[in-house]
Amino acid sequence: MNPEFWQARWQEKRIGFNQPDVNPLLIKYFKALNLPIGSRVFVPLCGKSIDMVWLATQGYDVVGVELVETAVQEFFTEQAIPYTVIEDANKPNIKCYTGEIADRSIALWVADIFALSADDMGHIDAVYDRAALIAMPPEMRPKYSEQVRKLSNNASQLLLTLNYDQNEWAGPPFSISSEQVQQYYSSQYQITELEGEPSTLNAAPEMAVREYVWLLLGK
Ligand SMILES: C[S@@+](CC[C@H](N)C(=O)[O-])C[C@H]1O[C@@H](n2cnc3c(N)ncnc32)[C@H](O)[C@@H]1O
Repeated sequence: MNPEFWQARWQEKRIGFNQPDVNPLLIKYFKALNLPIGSRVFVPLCGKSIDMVWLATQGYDVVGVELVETAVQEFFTEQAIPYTVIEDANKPNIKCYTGEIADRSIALWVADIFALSADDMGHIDAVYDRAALIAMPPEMRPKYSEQVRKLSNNASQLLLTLNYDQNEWAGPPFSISSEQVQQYYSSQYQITELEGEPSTLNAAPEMAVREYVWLLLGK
């Protein structure tokens, strides 16, 4: 998926991936990461996910990355969070929107995730990946997973994936097998499947889909 694909999706408001309510699997399983209050959580390909508000109200600082600036602007506007925009003349292709809620900071980079460095991100304690790895086509996933590991210094992850017959639906979101999760992350993480339950895809409601929750603990 190229940047134009996602720009068009946001511009045309074809954002069925955006959930009105906090993801129940985040609420159910985030504690598995065993994070102290005040930890910093990285949300790659964050969109305007309300899950970030939940993370902040639970006591965590949030760092997100999103390609499309209007998505980030909509996040702060819809959540009524005042924000400032930080730009650096030396890095014209990235900028950071920052605000506060419940005394925790939410910093959202407007950037291609591949344009960011670990220095830009600062210290990360954990990663919450919902609809991010599965938004990447197969050929980009090895590079994406490596970049998430680099940006977070192999921080532990809560990862949500979908599994369905890729012949029945082109994606995104793409189907990911447990073997692929192992392929992307087993060198650096101990991987545990926390849940695998029947689910549905808004765009293809009749299709058999399972949603998986993975705990990736840094080795
Ligand atoms: C499927 S959506 C998921 C958004 C969010 N995680 C959620 O749960 O609602 C994927 C998002 O990633 C963004 N995106 C796609 N490629 C990206 C990239 N290379 N760098 C940063 N963001 C990207 C898209 O604009 C889109 O908002």
